[in-house]
Amino acid sequence: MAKKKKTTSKKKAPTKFKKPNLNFSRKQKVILGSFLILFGIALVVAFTSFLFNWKVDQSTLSQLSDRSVETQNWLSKFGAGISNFFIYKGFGVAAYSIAVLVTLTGFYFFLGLNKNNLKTFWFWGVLVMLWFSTVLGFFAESNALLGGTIGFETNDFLQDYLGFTGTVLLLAFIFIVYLVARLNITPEAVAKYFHQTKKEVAKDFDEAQQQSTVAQEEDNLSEEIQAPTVKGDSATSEETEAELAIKFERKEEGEESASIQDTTENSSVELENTSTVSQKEKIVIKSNDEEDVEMEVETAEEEEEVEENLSKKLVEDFGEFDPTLDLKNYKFPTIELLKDYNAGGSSITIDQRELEENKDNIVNTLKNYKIEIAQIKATVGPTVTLYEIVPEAGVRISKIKNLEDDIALSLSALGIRIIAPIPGRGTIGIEVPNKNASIVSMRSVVASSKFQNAEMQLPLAMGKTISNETFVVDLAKMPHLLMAGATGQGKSVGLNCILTSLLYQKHPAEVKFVLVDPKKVELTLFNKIERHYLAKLPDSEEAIITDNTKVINTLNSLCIEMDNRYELLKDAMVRNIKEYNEKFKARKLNPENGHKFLPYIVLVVDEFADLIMTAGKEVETPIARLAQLARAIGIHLIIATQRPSVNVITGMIKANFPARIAFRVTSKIDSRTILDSGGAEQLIGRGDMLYTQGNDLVRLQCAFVDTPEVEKITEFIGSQKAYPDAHKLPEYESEESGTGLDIDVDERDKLFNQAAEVLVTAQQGSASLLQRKLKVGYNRAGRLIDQLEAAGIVGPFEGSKARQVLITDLIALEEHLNNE
Ligand SMILES: Nc1ncnc2c1ncn2[C@@H]1O[C@H](COP(=O)(O)OP(=O)(O)OP(=O)(O)O)[C@@H](O)[C@H]1O
Repeated sequence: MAKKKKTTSKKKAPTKFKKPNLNFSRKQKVILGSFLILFGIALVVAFTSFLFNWKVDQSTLSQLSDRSVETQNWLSKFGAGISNFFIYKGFGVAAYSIAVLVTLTGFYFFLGLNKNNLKTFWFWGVLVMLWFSTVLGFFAESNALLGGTIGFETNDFLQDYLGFTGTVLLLAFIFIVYLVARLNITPEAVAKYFHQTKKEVAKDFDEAQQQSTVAQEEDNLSEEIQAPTVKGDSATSEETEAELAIKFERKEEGEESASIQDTTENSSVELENTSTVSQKEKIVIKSNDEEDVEMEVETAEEEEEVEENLSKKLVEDFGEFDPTLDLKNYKFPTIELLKDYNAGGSSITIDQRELEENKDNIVNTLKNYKIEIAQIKATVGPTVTLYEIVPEAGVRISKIKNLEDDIALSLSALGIRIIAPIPGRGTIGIEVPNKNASIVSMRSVVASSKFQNAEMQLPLAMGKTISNETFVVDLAKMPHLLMAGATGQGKSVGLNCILTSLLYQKHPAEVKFVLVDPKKVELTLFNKIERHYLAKLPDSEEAIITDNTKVINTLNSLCIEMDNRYELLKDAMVRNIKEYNEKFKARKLNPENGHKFLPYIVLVVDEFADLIMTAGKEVETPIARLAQLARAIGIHLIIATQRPSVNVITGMIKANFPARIAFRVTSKIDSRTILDSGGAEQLIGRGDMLYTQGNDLVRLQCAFVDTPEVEKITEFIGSQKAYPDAHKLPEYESEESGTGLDIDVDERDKLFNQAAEVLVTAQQGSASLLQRKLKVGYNRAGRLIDQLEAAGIVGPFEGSKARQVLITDLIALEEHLNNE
């Protein structure tokens, strides 16, 4: 990243060098400004004089260099020449526009105003000039001076191609463009103007009426004042005077507030015209008391705007950044690619007899344990039916809970799970599998409105709940997922279901997968979408990682990517990837500073146990780092394993993977390892699963997506235009031999020499041999092997085969170690 910054600043240098030429000092601006103002005035004088004297002067034009020749123009030869150029040969009387623009430019320089507006003035000024001269070109025959040569020629040219009417219509159209684009005159604006004028007229009328009433009252009053004097009633006269004073005061106040309004209106108009000029105004309010206490009201100073908001302007000019633009014709897979397993019928068949039987069974079984039931309710799901029972008053729930196993046994069906009580419901649930489980098709969950309208960052349509509702969760919220279950219970289908969900919702620019598949068969189908959706290391050929040593590099590379992304987030002053991407789309982050749109990265490890067994700490460390830190920057991990033992699902994994899915397992212990509670051993398999995100357990039927369906989807995507290559992860430089192994001689295991002797004697580079001979654990044996590899005693990892031993006998070994 740092490198990148350097190069960009180098590249920028030449453009920076040019710029100062345009930046005049204040003095230079005043000089240039005054010159342009006077030049503009000179043009007006010359043009005006030319209108009267052009015929006389034209004959002298060819001899302008001759000093003795006299011209009639008020600016003499210069005036005649320049006017002839701009008016006769140029734009006719419309050339006054040039004079105005030059003068205006002069004022801009002279007063040091914002030059951005100037470009707009010139653009429209020249357009107006061309338009006028073309219009006046119609009258060129009566007076050649009106439209000038350019006006006449343009008009003539247009008439040749469009005819008279066409030319008039075109000019009318340009006029409308000017009104709308420059003067913002739209039908609505006109209507509003008239509406407002009407209101103002009405207001003025009211005010005038009020004023005349006040004037009349004043007259009446003064008459009244006079009258009592005549009568000699002093008390009344005092009273009336006071009244009068109040009335006058009111009138004064009215005037005063009106004048305040005026000032503010004026100042606001001024502000609009010269948006950068700061404003400060004082309003003095005089009280009408005799002492005349003055109060000064000072309005806050407007801050000076240095330059236009660049990002706003960029968005105005180019619109928001669209990350999908590189593949803008990309088509999302259609729903038809998924099979409809329940075509022609409802997905769930309710067998009344089965329901009755189960109900009787439950009621009788509970009766045997002296538990009376007050109420029972059944909810039929795709795989299991939930019987919710409300026990008679006085029955303790703990009693039912303790009898869980006995009840399950009495009901003698596989997959019974008792939930006592159902959280938040106050009832007891007994889940009994249906005799005929129905398949939850991927099609049905993808088509559900819950999934289609999910306002989530990474929505996953996992399947259906026991009450047959589609269950959609956000992977970004999980933020990492652990999936475990015995073999053949639906794990691979579950993974495909997750990946398919994302393919149906996310554009290739928005999400990238890093797929690790040590079994080499499960995820191969996704090879077809390599250049759309997959991410890989720069030097690797295959995007799907099947070799465990490469996994270590990839995980470390993801750690680098994570660190890089954190740097970007810090630089952008945002807290997470969502805010970052929003800011980037709003063009508030400069790509030249290394900013880019960040896709989510989903790392999927299909057989995590395999990985932990062979690479041990080497994978655990980066996985732990990613799991702890990667949530904010959009890297999410999904790890699946069929061996839910504690040395695979370690404390570290559990602490960082709050979202877990358990498919059927063989023992309660396994269930506890995965979910921290039993239950998964009572599932019935085939995608029946328990999901937790840290608190409640939800029983779900995983959606079923078959291999041919995934194949169709990946083919559909793969056949479309793709990026040139898979998404590149940052390069990871492993230590020396490229394996990232411990090579420091001082850090070698105490058993290193012994281990070397064992392997050289046996001529077999296997970790299990070390385990047996040296009585060490798998991890330590693995580390020893790595150290031996780094020391050049055994060869690299070769998949299922044992490593090659590179030293032939013990003497050669001694020599080798001495030479180190
Ligand atoms: N959601 C589901 N609905 C219906 N049937 C399913 C579902 N999931 C799995 N199955 C059935 O179970 C079989 C085994 O599933 P899957 O291959 O996913 O098991 P697995 O746990 O990945 O096994 P392994 O660990 O050996 O790879 C599938 O071929 C399918 O017949």
